[in-house]
Amino acid sequence: MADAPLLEIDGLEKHFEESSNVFDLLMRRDPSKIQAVDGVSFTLERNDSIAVIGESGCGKTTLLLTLIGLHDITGGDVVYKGTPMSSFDSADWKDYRSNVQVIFQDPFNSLDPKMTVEESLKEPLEIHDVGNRDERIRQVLEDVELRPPEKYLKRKPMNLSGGEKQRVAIGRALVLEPDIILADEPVSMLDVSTQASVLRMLKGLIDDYDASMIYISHDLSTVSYISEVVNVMYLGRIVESAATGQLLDDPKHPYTEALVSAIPVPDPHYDRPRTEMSGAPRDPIDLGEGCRFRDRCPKVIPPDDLAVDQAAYREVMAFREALERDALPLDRIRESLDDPSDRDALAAAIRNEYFSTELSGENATTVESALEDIAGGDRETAIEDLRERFESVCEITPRSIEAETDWHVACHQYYDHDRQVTEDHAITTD
Ligand SMILES: Nc1ncnc2c1ncn2[C@@H]1O[C@H](COP(=O)(O)OP(=O)(O)OP(=O)(O)O)[C@@H](O)[C@H]1O
Repeated sequence: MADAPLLEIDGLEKHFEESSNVFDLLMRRDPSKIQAVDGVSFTLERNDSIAVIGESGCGKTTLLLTLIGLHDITGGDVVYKGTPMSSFDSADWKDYRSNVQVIFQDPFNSLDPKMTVEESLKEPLEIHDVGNRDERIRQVLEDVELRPPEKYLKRKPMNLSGGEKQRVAIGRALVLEPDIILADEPVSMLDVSTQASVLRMLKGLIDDYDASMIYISHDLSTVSYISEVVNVMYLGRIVESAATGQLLDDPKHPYTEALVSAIPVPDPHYDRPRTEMSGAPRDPIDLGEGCRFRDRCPKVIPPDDLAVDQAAYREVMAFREALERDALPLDRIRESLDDPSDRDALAAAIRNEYFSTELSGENATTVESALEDIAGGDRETAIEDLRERFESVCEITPRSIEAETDWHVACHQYYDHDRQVTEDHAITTD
């Protein structure tokens, strides 16, 4: 289709099934779902450079491998120039594979050590039956600033520096003049001194080749070199999406705020306030309803009528989260006790593990009673009582809100708690 976007990622989902263990089989339970990519949507137009940023394990690599067809899609679709991947025939796949190229993180593994630079660059041209190969190879070497090309043609990867290897890998991705480059942490293995120059070169080449790019990285500090738009990903979902400058200047989602505040500031006299995140992301297994950042979020929203300190409330939320997932390490805690049958000691040890702040009044009473229930083996009552007192609006999945054109954030801070639209913001569909 002539006016269809170049690439539409539409509610893309890649769930893995965790292989069943004996317990699952005995209980006839379905295997757990690893929700590596869970409803990701964005559109890439020609000449766009869009970044996907997030911590390790948020699903970036799975997203990339799904986009190149190495993982089957389990939900949603990827639509290339109007044709959904789910209906690609073999000619569509051939066209897609020549037009969507990847630059991987590790230039040491992405080049065949037995091939010369010339052979590495010639291979894609041969596979896709492109003519004028020698001329194309020389031009690409010039473009990736390996000059003069003759100096590099017969070299093997072992005779190239890390930066030179990555330039060859970039050349290999560009040699077919693709529409789209998917770059997975393309400079993270390079010396800091070469990172910026390789990134600037890559950005220039994307423009010269009239291509578009999806740039995947854990490092928000490099994106301003390379992408006009950033998608921030957390546990399989995009939590915020905005123009790069806007997102770095005025992050809205508490997770984005924490990532931005962790970017080193070059001025030793300026101490930027940091938004602290506690803990690490959980495994993306059977994640269920709600904002996935809520157990680490410094701004998790308490019920309207609850008087509680924010740090204490976050601890309660992290504790409830682990309890509801049946992830409290009770066996380990019990084993650490002098008398493993001592319920009071068990309740105290759980409290020590999960709570560093003091709760007071009815909040403290509810938590103490839940700890006693857990120590006595009554997990369900503990879950119910804690939920009744502490349940947060953040346990409802936040939809994406658009406040200004092309700025989306999935966070309840931008809604009324009863899910009404706040004054200035219009709710968009996911
Ligand atoms: N083939 C697979 N089978 C089962 N689980 C998988 C598979 N591949 C990835 N996962 C899980 O999916 C989640 C997302 O992994 P992924 O590698 O996509 O994250 P990432 O953001 O790229 O992390 P990193 O930067 O560390 O590579 C992780 O919990 C991972 O364990």
